[in-house]
Amino acid sequence: MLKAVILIGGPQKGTRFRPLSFEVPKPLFPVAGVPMIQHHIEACAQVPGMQEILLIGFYQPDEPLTRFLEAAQQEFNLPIRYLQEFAPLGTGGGLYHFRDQILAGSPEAFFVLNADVCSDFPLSAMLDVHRHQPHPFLLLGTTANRTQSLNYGCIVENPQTHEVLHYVEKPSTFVSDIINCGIYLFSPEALKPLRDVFQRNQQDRQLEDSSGLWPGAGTIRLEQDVFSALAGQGQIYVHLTDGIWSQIKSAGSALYASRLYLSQYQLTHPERLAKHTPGGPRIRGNVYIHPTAKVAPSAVLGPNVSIGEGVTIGEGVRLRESIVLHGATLQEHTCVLHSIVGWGSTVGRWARVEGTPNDPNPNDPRAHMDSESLFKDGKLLPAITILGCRVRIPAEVLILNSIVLPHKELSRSFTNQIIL
Ligand SMILES: Nc1nc2c(ncn2[C@@H]2O[C@H](COP(=O)(O)OP(=O)(O)O[C@H]3O[C@H](CO)[C@@H](O)[C@H](O)[C@@H]3O)[C@@H](O)[C@H]2O)c(=O)[nH]1
Repeated sequence: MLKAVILIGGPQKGTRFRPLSFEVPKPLFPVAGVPMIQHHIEACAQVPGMQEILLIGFYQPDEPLTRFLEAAQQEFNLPIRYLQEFAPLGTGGGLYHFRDQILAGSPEAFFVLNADVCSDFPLSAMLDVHRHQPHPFLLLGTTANRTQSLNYGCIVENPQTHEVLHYVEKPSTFVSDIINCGIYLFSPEALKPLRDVFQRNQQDRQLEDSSGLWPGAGTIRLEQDVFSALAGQGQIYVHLTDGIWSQIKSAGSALYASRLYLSQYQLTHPERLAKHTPGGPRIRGNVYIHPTAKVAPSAVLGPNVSIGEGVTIGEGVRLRESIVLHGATLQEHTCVLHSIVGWGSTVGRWARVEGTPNDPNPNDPRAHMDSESLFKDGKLLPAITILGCRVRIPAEVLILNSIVLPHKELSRSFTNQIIL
């Protein structure tokens, strides 16, 4: 039997995702109509022999998380539990701390997935590799261009055996164009090196405690403490994929991930894609519309649009490359492009809300989304427009390349601004 662990982090994480992470924990932010980690859960639930999915993080178990877990357990008919770390334990500390829960029932192996990645999750292929030649650690890798590889864990492999010979987390100079996707398959033996790191850290902590620099008892960084340390010792292997993969760090990357998942729905969930129906709105390309949303027939939607629960879209609205969240209203003839409209926000008639996409270079097959800082040389970089929750945009204004914080009532047009 198999298990899966999803590392969901906690409230101090996901800062580049503000103001959207003020309302729901980032792992529950809807991407292509469903919470970000539901894509992970769906992929895990499809692997034959999957017995349990554990979410490990340091969020307080609040109502949205509890409700999500209950709904997911019912939908996938699997135990899905949340295990809360007493403090941020890093990417490996939680795995070690909850080792008894992970190993309960003696799984042959367990998947470990970063919550903030979008992927087609080739889990069955990874399992085949593992069963063919079991090793403690199997990492999913993909390629990146030289510049962008520096933002990820970089892997040097033996091209014949796919053994990881060298691993450097976010190097400062080029190491390899193979990057770590944050998707792993571990055998139960993988917990032994984690124990060694834990014990070594405890000893070092006793020696160095007086410095006050110690990051915290139980913290283990999977990447530096384990992968870098064990590379070249026949324990870590990489499985390369050329399927879809992207990180979800910023709001802009959530929009990009939404596009990737919507295109994947053609194969995996065609029922989630809106179809043109007589008397219904005009649909262009891939569009998700929650069944409770009210969309006027003269609206034109798509491509790459996702419309949440209880949203109202008025007559003549044009909506493209955008996410409209739960309970928002787009009044008649609004135009919303490359934007995220927050929960319960209202965009007045004939207003235009527009952002600038920052998509990967389409001419470079190894390019990924850049999720860098919002600013360069003290200036706000053009990016998608984000309206926080319950924002009110008046009629006939333009909001361009701006971030509007929650509960703001605007009275005029804004361009290239963060509106606090
Ligand atoms: N439970 C728990 N989860 C955590 C913690 N810290 C981070 N996480 C979770 O672990 C994942 C990785 O988070 P980061 O520490 O922010 O790392 P990163 O910059 O995303 O880089 C990692 O992912 C890249 C792929 O997306 C990799 O390329 C890179 O090597 C590394 O593994 C995220 O899903 C995050 O929520 C923690 O203390 N506890």
